Amino acid sequence: MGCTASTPVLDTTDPDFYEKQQNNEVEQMLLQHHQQDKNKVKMLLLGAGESGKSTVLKQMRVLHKGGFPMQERVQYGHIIWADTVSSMKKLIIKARELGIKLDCDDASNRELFAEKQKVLDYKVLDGIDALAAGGANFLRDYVLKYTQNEEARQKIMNSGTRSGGTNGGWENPGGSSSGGNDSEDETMRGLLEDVATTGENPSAKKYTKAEIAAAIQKLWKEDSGVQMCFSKSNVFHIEGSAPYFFEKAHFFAQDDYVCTDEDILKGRIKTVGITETNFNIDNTKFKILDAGGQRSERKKWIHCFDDITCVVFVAAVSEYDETLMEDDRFNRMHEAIMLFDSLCNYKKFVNKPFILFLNKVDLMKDKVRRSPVRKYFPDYNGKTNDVEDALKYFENLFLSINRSNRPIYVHRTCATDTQSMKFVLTAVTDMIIQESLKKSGLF
Ligand SMILES: Nc1nc2c(ncn2[C@@H]2O[C@H](COP(=O)(O)OP(=O)(O)OP(=O)(O)O)[C@@H](O)[C@H]2O)c(=O)[nH]1
Ligand SMILES: [Mg+2]
Repeated sequence: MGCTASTPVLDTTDPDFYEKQQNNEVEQMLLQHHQQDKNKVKMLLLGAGESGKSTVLKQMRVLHKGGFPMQERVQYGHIIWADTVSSMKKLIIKARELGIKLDCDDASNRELFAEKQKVLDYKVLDGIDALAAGGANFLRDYVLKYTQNEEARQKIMNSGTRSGGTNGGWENPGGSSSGGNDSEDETMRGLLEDVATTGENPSAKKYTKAEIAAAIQKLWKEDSGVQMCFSKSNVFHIEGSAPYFFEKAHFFAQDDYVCTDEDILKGRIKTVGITETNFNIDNTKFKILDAGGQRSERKKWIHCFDDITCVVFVAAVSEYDETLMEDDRFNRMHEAIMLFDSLCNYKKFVNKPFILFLNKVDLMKDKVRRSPVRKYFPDYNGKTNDVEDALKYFENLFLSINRSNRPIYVHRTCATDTQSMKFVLTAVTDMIIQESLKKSGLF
């Protein structure tokens, strides 16, 4: 386990005795911290944006830290309410663009027509405490996701790195940070006004959140066009958990609603920068680093690549027919493969355990039935509609990229499912602990 320095014997008659003694104590403490740090497992969660990295970390928190504090449960309540209303507005607007007929657009269907009007007129940001929802980060994310104004979107995207390059844009230290500043806040205010006025009627009657929630549930359950539009959501961007939010809209409408673990696992807050969470698992200290995966975030990755023990790469397999939020000309799976290639063959990682989570298999199961893999990956020769063949194909695609000698450990995951993740995460942490013990010569 490495060597420890011996403490020098001090002369008690020395006039500097106390100072030297203090120095010794500090040196010992630093050495101890260094040793402890060396014995720590440093695990990196990497992958493209929205692949599920933070959801994996949330499961670790459920498993090893007893869940989430009250403040976070309240924060998610606000965020999910904003996502619930905005997702329904988006489905209505996108249905028109895609030429999908909505019952609620038919004025003779008075009830649904009126419910639609309520939802479109409702100002989401008036109904939540934006500060409790996450302040400037929440507002930035909100604008990016929901503004229909392409110019506004571009302004925000341009505050980070747009180009992915050949390695997905991560091996490029420096550049501008996406942290807030005054001029950015000004821009944000302007953009929020753009969003607030999109499709909304300033003379609209004020509705309660409960009324809006009821309208959303009615539109979701009774307007087949809305559901049809959601099934085509691979051609535009919407929260994957939107159906769950719609079903539970009446809960998220309550100002004092405290989110359950499941709500938090289904909710989404984009990671900005790199978060660090410490765990004690079977007497081993784990430091888990969760990095924001969108292109503008990747330039920060390089700063946490030193002294890592292992990498968990999360790829959302269900996204084979979707385009990037950052660049709707680029297929999400191609982006994930390119990133995986550059990371798994990266010189600092070639001797480290590398774990691949093929995530969102639950969504993949639904998707292969309606969206043929071959349309997006022409060399796919498995059976159409067969999830097992599709998963095998993507697994082989990722594994074929590994040019190192070390094996890649693959797990098929549904990161929102606590039961199955408990099993997977226990297997992963056990394996890492064994590897660490072997390396330190203790096993
Ligand atoms: N249905 C389903 N949803 C998932 C799964 N994994 C993650 N999600 C959802 O996908 C969304 C994005 O997940 P995150 O964990 O925030 O993604 P991320 O990789 O951390 O994204 P960035 O922070 O932008 O890099 C969230 O709404 C999650 O609930 C899964 O296996 N199945
Ligand atoms: Mg994240």
